[in-house]
Amino acid sequence: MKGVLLVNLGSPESPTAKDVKPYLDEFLMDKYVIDVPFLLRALLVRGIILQTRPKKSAAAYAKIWWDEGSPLVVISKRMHEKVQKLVDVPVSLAMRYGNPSLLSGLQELHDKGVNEVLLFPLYPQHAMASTTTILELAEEHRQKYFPEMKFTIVPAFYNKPDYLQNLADSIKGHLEGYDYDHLLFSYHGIPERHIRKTDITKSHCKIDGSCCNTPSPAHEFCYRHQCYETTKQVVKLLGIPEGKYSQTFQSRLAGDKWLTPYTDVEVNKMPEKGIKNLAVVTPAFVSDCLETLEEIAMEANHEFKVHGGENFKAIPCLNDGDDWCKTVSNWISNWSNASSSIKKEVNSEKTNA
Ligand SMILES: C=CC1=C(C)c2cc3[nH]c(cc4nc(cc5[nH]c(cc1n2)c(C)c5CCC(=O)O)C(CCC(=O)O)=C4C)c(C)c3C=C
Ligand SMILES: [Fe+2]
Ligand SMILES: [Fe+2]
Repeated sequence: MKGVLLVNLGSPESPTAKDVKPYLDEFLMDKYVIDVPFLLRALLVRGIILQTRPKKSAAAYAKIWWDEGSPLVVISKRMHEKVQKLVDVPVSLAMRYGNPSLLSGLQELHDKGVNEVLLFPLYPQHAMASTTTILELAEEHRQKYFPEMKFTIVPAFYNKPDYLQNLADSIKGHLEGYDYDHLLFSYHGIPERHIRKTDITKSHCKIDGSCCNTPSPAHEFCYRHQCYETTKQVVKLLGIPEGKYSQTFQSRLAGDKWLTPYTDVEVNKMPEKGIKNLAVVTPAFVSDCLETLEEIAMEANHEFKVHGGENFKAIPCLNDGDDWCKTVSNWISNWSNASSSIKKEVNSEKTNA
């Protein structure tokens, strides 16, 4: 029997330092997130970052927290419920860090008799810190607890026409009546090293002005290429002219060189370039979260105005929007029906024989 596991990033249990600390420990001790040898990672994370960050992060979470819980988890649950109503296979929801855990999601499907799972990381662009870590942990659990399970993986969907159309339609809807000077596409950043590590050609990604526009098999896993491609296709659908939009990367941690240009640096420079009315969209996330609600809608908004900007609009993520839930359901149904129609043919051949 077939079933689906939708997987998002996850959040702490509450916006307190006590709950943020174990969440950040699980997150940042992941070798796909901070990809340095274990001892160095432990020293960095437990010896330095976790000494001060939980308090700071908890305060940021407190600003965006909802009565029902973390926006990311609440929105993912709403989306899950809507998708479940639109498809006829069981769908479970899991978080890579925190709860509901990946193990509980797989267990739930297993208890319903599912042995063929469509693993669906809820990330439009591929990154080892987001997608690979989900697939690796799911595989670990499969080998240990569910050896009879078979996985099919939903790859990064940054170039799927229906996803791009949903994103373009959503941006268009939110920009109605807002006379913006500039639309900024702000993606979650990653260290440049991650791009080199995921380059399957080991030579293509130079992280320069041209590699991401030069066709290469590396692009199947190149986060930077996939971000540029998302932006390119969406502005094409919206008919936004060159110069009226740009792309940046947000949420960097100190230390490494992360993908540039940086969102905060660019946003602060915009007013002096004549951009007074700014719109920001965050297509690395399908659900609003700390990075969109606090870092963009609150912090970047505030800094933009401090630097002379007048109006700032943070465009919400696709969240549990009807069109997006339909798109996800269609992908699921295509997968489950394609296989069942093959089964039907096999069965009818048997009947005929
Ligand atoms: C080395 C650090 C990090 C990498 C690499 C990274 C990649 C990455 N993250 C997301 C999605 C989300 N990240 C979120 C929060 C967040 N991210 C990091 C660090 C890295 N992320 C930290 C320390 C935090 C916690 C918050 C903080 O203390 O600032 C979130 C929000 C979670 C929420 O509960 O709302 C998301 C979503 C992606 C997609 C990605 C790689 C592309
Ligand atoms: Fe992150
Ligand atoms: Fe590239």
